[in-house]
Amino acid sequence: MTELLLTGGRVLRPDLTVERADVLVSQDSGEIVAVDEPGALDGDDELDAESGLVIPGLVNAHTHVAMTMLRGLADDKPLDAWLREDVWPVEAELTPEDIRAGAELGLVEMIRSGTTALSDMYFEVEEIAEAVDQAGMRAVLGFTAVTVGKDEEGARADLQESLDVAKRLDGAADGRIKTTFQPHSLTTVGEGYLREFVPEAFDAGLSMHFHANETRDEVTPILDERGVRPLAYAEEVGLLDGDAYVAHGVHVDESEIDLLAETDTGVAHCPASNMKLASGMAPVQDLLDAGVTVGIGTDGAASNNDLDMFDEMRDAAMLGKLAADDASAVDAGTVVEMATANGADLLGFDSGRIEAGANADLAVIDLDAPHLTPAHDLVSHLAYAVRGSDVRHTVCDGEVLMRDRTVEVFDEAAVRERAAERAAALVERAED
Ligand SMILES: N[C@@H](CCSC[C@H]1O[C@@H](n2cnc3c(=O)[nH]cnc32)[C@H](O)[C@@H]1O)C(=O)O
Ligand SMILES: [Zn+2]
Repeated sequence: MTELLLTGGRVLRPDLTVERADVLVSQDSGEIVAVDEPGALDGDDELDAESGLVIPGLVNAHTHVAMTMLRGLADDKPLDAWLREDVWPVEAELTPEDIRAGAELGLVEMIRSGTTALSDMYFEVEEIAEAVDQAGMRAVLGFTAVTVGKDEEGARADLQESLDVAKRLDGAADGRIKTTFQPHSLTTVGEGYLREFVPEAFDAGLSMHFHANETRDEVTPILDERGVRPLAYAEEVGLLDGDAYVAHGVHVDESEIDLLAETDTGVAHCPASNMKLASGMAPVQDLLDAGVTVGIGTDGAASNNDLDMFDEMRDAAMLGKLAADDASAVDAGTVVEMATANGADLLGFDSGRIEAGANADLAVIDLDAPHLTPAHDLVSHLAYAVRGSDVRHTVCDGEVLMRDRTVEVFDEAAVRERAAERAAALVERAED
């Protein structure tokens, strides 16, 4: 099988117009070969896009995919208490096998809701990489270093591991996996460690990804201690020197928005997590107006509680309007771009647009549904009305990951069962 034809549907083009067209993709190169009028192209195999809309596969710009294991375990708390009292004690009990099971579960959930690429922060990254390889998806992975509560040796080992993993796994899964150097956040990694290891990561040419300005409690201590805003501090220690994107960026002032724009530092906006943990409202329209590249992420399943990027687009649009006090802010087309082209840009993949030469990362939405009728504006539907369960097929790198809602790359029932069993045992261990 070398060429696959998505036929009979409508196609979302990079300028956000929709036209009736067929899409031909190469399974050898993993790229889109051509987009042409219905019937003009031939393939060796076909995917039926009749009464469907072909869109770029969605890009989840910030998640902790294995945290599906903690879904619904601890809700209704603010970030700091949630991490320290609930999440970290349970995460301390996670085995590599648990992380593999949680990652597979999360990837199946993503495939079923049209996501083809993710940016992940976690540990036991080899397990996550193997799951991504099997899933046939694209990912930016990394080992997240935390130094609070660790002695000097443990702290240094964490940062060294983050460097080593980023070097080791870059280019894995035939280039579908890239990596980032990942200090967890500006308050959970000590200054001395940042000053030592960040330049090393920069010299090694690594991209960087970290949590920043997520809650007010992360801003105040830095301001009090150093007299500068967190992102000014991040710049001082070299975190904005190279190719970097931060998760959240909720509590950023004008000077920090300018700094992000000047240093070409992107933001992975996580609206559901920000609402659920009551972290605050990111000034997304201001960031976009300043020229900052903003993608959308679900964050982990324990603070969302699902990995459905359609939900996330809707949340981003709604919260962006509230934050700007302006119903025209963060409009439908903008969130669709954030979840596709912008996300791909942050992750460094040539995906997120349906055009010859781009990566063949696609999803087909079934439009035959009451909640998608009538079809005045399909971009509006993508932002406000489509659900993950409306995805009929998912394709990444030219390969079919889900056909007619059957996941082809995993035994879905086995993945669910294994994750449920391991999650139950995990909680029992954590309670002992
Ligand atoms: N827990 C490990 C390494 C951290 S992995 C990345 C961490 O980010 C945590 N995390 C998940 N969501 C958020 C968030 O919104 N903000 C900050 N951290 C988060 C997640 O639970 C996980 O512990 C250690 O202490 O050595
Ligand atoms: Zn996070």
